[in-house]
Amino acid sequence: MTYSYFKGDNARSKARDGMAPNKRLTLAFVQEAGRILLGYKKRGFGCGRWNGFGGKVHDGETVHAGAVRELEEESALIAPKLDKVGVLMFEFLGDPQLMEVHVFTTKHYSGTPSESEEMRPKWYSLEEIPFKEMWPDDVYWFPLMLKGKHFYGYFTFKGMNDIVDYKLREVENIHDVPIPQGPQDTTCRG
Ligand SMILES: COc1nc(N)nc2c1ncn2[C@H]1C[C@H](O)[C@@H](COP(=O)(O)OP(=O)(O)OP(=O)(O)O)O1
Repeated sequence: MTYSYFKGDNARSKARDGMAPNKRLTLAFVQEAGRILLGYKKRGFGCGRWNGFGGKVHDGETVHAGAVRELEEESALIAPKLDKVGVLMFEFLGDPQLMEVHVFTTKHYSGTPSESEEMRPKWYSLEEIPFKEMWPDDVYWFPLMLKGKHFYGYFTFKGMNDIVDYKLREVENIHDVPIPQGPQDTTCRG
Protein backbone atom coordinates (compact mmCIF):
# COMPACT_ATOMS: atom_id res chain seq x y z
CA MET A 1 0.00 0.00 0.00
CA THR A 2 1.34 3.46 -0.75
CA TYR A 3 0.38 6.24 1.54
CA SER A 4 1.71 9.69 0.95
CA TYR A 5 2.18 11.67 4.04
CA PHE A 6 2.98 14.74 5.92
CA LYS A 7 4.46 17.70 4.25
CA GLY A 8 5.32 20.49 6.64
CA ASP A 9 5.56 19.05 10.13
CA ASN A 10 6.40 21.70 12.69
CA ALA A 11 9.76 22.66 14.13
CA ARG A 12 10.48 19.85 16.61
CA SER A 13 10.08 17.28 13.85
CA LYS A 14 12.62 18.84 11.54
CA ALA A 15 15.16 16.41 10.18
CA ARG A 16 18.62 16.19 11.68
CA ASP A 17 21.61 15.91 9.30
CA GLY A 18 19.44 15.85 6.21
CA MET A 19 17.32 12.97 7.48
CA ALA A 20 13.63 12.88 6.61
CA PRO A 21 11.54 14.58 9.32
CA ASN A 22 9.35 12.31 11.41
CA LYS A 23 5.70 12.05 10.50
CA ARG A 24 4.05 13.53 13.55
CA LEU A 25 0.62 12.29 14.64
CA THR A 26 -1.70 12.20 17.60
CA LEU A 27 -3.80 9.42 19.08
CA ALA A 28 -6.40 10.13 21.77
CA PHE A 29 -8.43 7.79 23.96
CA VAL A 30 -11.48 8.73 26.00
CA GLN A 31 -12.05 6.54 29.03
CA GLU A 32 -14.84 6.13 31.54
CA ALA A 33 -15.19 3.73 34.46
CA GLY A 34 -14.61 0.29 32.96
CA ARG A 35 -14.80 1.30 29.31
CA ILE A 36 -12.89 3.02 26.51
CA LEU A 37 -14.03 4.70 23.31
CA LEU A 38 -12.53 3.28 20.12
CA GLY A 39 -13.20 4.24 16.52
CA TYR A 40 -13.42 1.97 13.50
CA LYS A 41 -11.22 3.56 10.82
CA LYS A 42 -13.26 3.82 7.64
CA ARG A 43 -10.59 5.13 5.26
CA GLY A 44 -6.91 5.87 4.84
CA PHE A 45 -4.07 4.64 7.01
CA GLY A 46 -5.21 1.87 9.37
CA CYS A 47 -8.49 1.43 7.49
CA GLY A 48 -10.49 -1.50 8.89
CA ARG A 49 -8.89 -1.33 12.35
CA TRP A 50 -10.20 -0.09 15.69
CA ASN A 51 -8.06 2.63 17.21
CA GLY A 52 -8.11 5.83 19.19
CA PHE A 53 -8.84 9.13 17.43
CA GLY A 54 -6.08 11.19 15.88
CA GLY A 55 -4.14 12.27 12.86
CA LYS A 56 -1.49 14.56 11.52
CA VAL A 57 -0.37 17.60 13.48
CA HIS A 58 -0.83 20.67 11.29
CA ASP A 59 1.78 23.31 10.57
CA GLY A 60 2.02 25.81 13.42
CA GLU A 61 -0.15 23.69 15.70
CA THR A 62 1.01 22.20 19.00
CA VAL A 63 0.77 18.43 19.37
CA HIS A 64 -1.82 18.91 22.15
CA ALA A 65 -3.94 21.24 20.01
CA GLY A 66 -3.72 18.76 17.14
CA ALA A 67 -4.92 15.97 19.43
CA VAL A 68 -7.90 18.03 20.66
CA ARG A 69 -8.82 19.02 17.09
CA GLU A 70 -8.55 15.48 15.66
CA LEU A 71 -10.61 14.01 18.50
CA GLU A 72 -13.38 16.49 17.84
CA GLU A 73 -13.22 16.07 14.03
CA GLU A 74 -13.36 12.29 14.23
CA SER A 75 -15.70 11.65 17.19
CA ALA A 76 -17.50 14.98 17.83
CA LEU A 77 -16.23 14.93 21.43
CA ILE A 78 -14.75 18.07 22.94
CA ALA A 79 -11.94 17.37 25.40
CA PRO A 80 -9.54 20.26 25.95
CA LYS A 81 -8.04 18.46 28.96
CA LEU A 82 -6.11 15.68 27.22
CA ASP A 83 -3.15 14.24 29.11
CA LYS A 84 -0.15 13.08 27.16
CA VAL A 85 0.77 9.57 28.35
CA GLY A 86 2.88 8.02 25.64
CA VAL A 87 5.10 8.36 22.63
CA LEU A 88 5.18 5.58 20.06
CA MET A 89 7.70 5.46 17.26
CA PHE A 90 6.93 3.32 14.23
CA GLU A 91 9.51 2.28 11.71
CA PHE A 92 8.24 0.60 8.55
CA LEU A 93 11.16 -1.24 6.97
CA GLY A 94 12.16 0.48 3.75
CA ASP A 95 10.65 3.81 4.76
CA PRO A 96 13.31 6.29 5.90
CA GLN A 97 10.74 8.35 7.81
CA LEU A 98 9.68 7.42 11.31
CA MET A 99 6.13 7.86 12.47
CA GLU A 100 6.00 9.70 15.78
CA VAL A 101 2.67 9.13 17.51
CA HIS A 102 1.80 11.11 20.64
CA VAL A 103 -0.75 9.27 22.79
CA PHE A 104 -3.26 11.13 24.98
CA THR A 105 -6.00 10.05 27.37
CA THR A 106 -8.81 11.80 29.15
CA LYS A 107 -11.84 11.11 31.32
CA HIS A 108 -13.20 14.61 30.83
CA TYR A 109 -15.19 15.41 27.74
CA SER A 110 -18.42 16.91 26.53
CA GLY A 111 -20.67 15.84 23.69
CA THR A 112 -21.88 12.51 22.37
CA PRO A 113 -19.70 10.29 20.20
CA SER A 114 -20.87 10.51 16.58
CA GLU A 115 -19.75 8.84 13.39
CA SER A 116 -17.56 10.95 11.12
CA GLU A 117 -16.33 10.42 7.56
CA GLU A 118 -13.24 8.80 9.01
CA MET A 119 -14.30 6.95 12.16
CA ARG A 120 -17.23 5.01 13.63
CA PRO A 121 -17.03 5.28 17.44
CA LYS A 122 -18.01 2.55 19.87
CA TRP A 123 -17.53 2.06 23.60
CA TYR A 124 -15.72 -1.14 24.60
CA SER A 125 -15.51 -2.61 28.07
CA LEU A 126 -11.90 -3.01 29.17
CA GLU A 127 -12.34 -6.80 29.12
CA GLU A 128 -13.48 -6.79 25.49
CA ILE A 129 -10.94 -4.62 23.69
CA PRO A 130 -10.78 -6.10 20.15
CA PHE A 131 -7.00 -6.47 19.87
CA LYS A 132 -7.25 -8.85 16.91
CA GLU A 133 -8.91 -6.04 14.92
CA MET A 134 -6.41 -3.37 15.98
CA TRP A 135 -2.83 -2.49 15.10
CA PRO A 136 -0.62 -5.34 16.40
CA ASP A 137 1.44 -3.00 18.61
CA ASP A 138 -1.59 -2.07 20.71
CA VAL A 139 -1.66 -5.28 22.71
CA TYR A 140 1.81 -4.41 24.09
CA TRP A 141 1.28 -0.84 25.28
CA PHE A 142 -2.46 -0.73 26.08
CA PRO A 143 -1.91 -2.40 29.50
CA LEU A 144 0.46 0.44 30.49
CA MET A 145 -1.98 3.08 29.24
CA LEU A 146 -4.91 1.47 31.07
CA LYS A 147 -2.88 1.42 34.30
CA GLY A 148 -2.31 5.17 33.93
CA LYS A 149 1.43 4.82 33.25
CA HIS A 150 3.60 6.89 30.95
CA PHE A 151 5.34 4.87 28.25
CA TYR A 152 7.71 5.04 25.29
CA GLY A 153 7.76 2.45 22.53
CA TYR A 154 9.65 1.84 19.31
CA PHE A 155 8.12 -0.72 16.96
CA THR A 156 9.63 -1.96 13.73
CA PHE A 157 7.10 -3.22 11.20
CA LYS A 158 7.57 -5.34 8.10
CA GLY A 159 4.54 -4.46 6.04
CA MET A 160 1.41 -3.45 7.88
CA ASN A 161 0.91 -6.56 10.02
CA ASP A 162 4.22 -7.91 11.29
CA ILE A 163 6.29 -6.49 14.13
CA VAL A 164 9.87 -7.68 13.67
CA ASP A 165 11.32 -5.87 16.66
CA TYR A 166 10.12 -3.64 19.48
CA LYS A 167 11.22 -1.85 22.60
CA LEU A 168 8.74 -0.63 25.18
CA ARG A 169 9.38 0.97 28.52
CA GLU A 170 7.49 2.74 31.24
CA VAL A 171 8.83 6.25 31.84
CA GLU A 172 8.56 8.63 34.78
CA ASN A 173 7.59 11.65 32.72
CA ILE A 174 6.65 11.39 29.08
CA HIS A 175 7.47 15.06 28.51
CA ASP A 176 11.18 14.32 29.16
CA VAL A 177 11.55 11.54 26.62
CA PRO A 178 13.93 12.29 23.74
CA ILE A 179 12.38 11.61 20.34
CA PRO A 180 14.62 9.97 17.74
CA GLN A 181 14.77 11.18 14.17
CA GLY A 182 15.22 8.50 11.54
CA PRO A 183 15.38 4.71 11.91
CA GLN A 184 17.34 3.65 15.02
CA ASP A 185 18.02 0.00 14.49
CA THR A 186 21.20 -0.56 12.53
CA THR A 187 20.91 -4.34 12.55
CA CYS A 188 21.25 -5.84 9.07
CA ARG A 189 17.96 -7.50 8.26
CA GLY A 190 19.07 -8.98 4.93
C1 LIG B 1 1.62 1.33 13.23
O1 LIG B 1 0.90 1.22 14.41
C2 LIG B 1 -0.03 2.09 14.82
N1 LIG B 1 -0.71 1.74 15.92
C3 LIG B 1 -1.68 2.52 16.40
N2 LIG B 1 -2.35 2.14 17.50
N3 LIG B 1 -2.03 3.71 15.83
C4 LIG B 1 -1.35 4.07 14.76
C5 LIG B 1 -0.34 3.32 14.19
N4 LIG B 1 0.13 3.99 13.11
C6 LIG B 1 -0.57 5.12 13.00
N5 LIG B 1 -1.47 5.17 14.00
C7 LIG B 1 -2.47 6.22 14.25
C8 LIG B 1 -1.94 7.59 14.37
C9 LIG B 1 -3.13 8.42 13.91
O2 LIG B 1 -4.02 8.58 15.00
C10 LIG B 1 -3.79 7.55 12.87
C11 LIG B 1 -3.40 7.89 11.44
O3 LIG B 1 -3.85 9.17 11.17
P1 LIG B 1 -4.30 9.59 9.68
O4 LIG B 1 -3.25 9.20 8.72
O5 LIG B 1 -5.65 9.07 9.43
O6 LIG B 1 -4.31 11.13 9.84
P2 LIG B 1 -5.44 12.18 9.39
O7 LIG B 1 -4.81 13.53 9.57
O8 LIG B 1 -6.69 11.94 10.16
O9 LIG B 1 -5.61 11.77 7.91
P3 LIG B 1 -6.47 12.33 6.72
O10 LIG B 1 -5.45 12.75 5.72
O11 LIG B 1 -7.30 11.16 6.29
O12 LIG B 1 -7.32 13.48 7.23
O13 LIG B 1 -3.35 6.22 13.13
